[in-house]
Amino acid sequence: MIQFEDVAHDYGGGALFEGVTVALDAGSFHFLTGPSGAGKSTFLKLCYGELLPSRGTVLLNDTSLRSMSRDALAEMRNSIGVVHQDCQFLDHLDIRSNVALPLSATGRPVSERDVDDLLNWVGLRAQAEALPPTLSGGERQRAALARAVIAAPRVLLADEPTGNLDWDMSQRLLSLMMELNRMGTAVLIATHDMNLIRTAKSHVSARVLRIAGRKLQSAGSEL
Ligand SMILES: Nc1ncnc2c1ncn2[C@@H]1O[C@H](COP(=O)(O)OP(=O)(O)OP(=O)(O)O)[C@@H](O)[C@H]1O
Repeated sequence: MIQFEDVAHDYGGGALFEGVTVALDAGSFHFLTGPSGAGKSTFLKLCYGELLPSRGTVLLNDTSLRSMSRDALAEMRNSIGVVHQDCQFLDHLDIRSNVALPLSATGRPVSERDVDDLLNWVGLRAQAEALPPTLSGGERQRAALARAVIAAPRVLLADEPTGNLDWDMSQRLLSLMMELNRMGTAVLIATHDMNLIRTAKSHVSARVLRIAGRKLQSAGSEL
């Protein structure tokens, strides 16, 4: 589904990683770890064409992102749900409307019941009519995950989706992502949270990737 072929990325201060060849297949579950600043967010941005690699090729469904037109890239992004680390919203729209945006902005029907179910699942039913600036950091993360999954994406890319959450809520969001994966969505989660990784690995077959020493490595079974 997403393939990296000999990918390197450099913002100008030296390569963050190089020689990365990896495939994130349909229905797979991956974690991405590594020290702060190693390039995890950068890796995620390369997956959905927010960035193009300095070297090498990123392919989505066998098509190079570099060769895609702007329209094709936008269309492709409709099949990818992204939880960004900074969780931005349209501040003049309430949480319900923000969560429904991936559907409403692309002209797809919005089922209020599905939105309510999802808001319930992430514990935000009471904040459905609230405006984003009034939410806490953890509430924003939960809303961002709800928005990323509302359109049942074929790929979910989540950048530290549980960074601001307590353990119970982290597990709840993990269950949501595992359920989506069971239904066929490829999931990639960048995280520092080893407990989250261990919990997931006891339920799903997840591969752990680590960026270290400018390489992407498969983390060992000690996790
Ligand atoms: N747009 C940019 N321009 C220049 N440098 C950048 C840019 N974005 C990120 N960087 C740098 O690239 C490096 C990797 O950043 P990135 O956010 O990918 O790391 P990360 O592994 O996700 O870190 P963290 O765990 O702290 O979120 C950092 O040193 C960062 O300062």
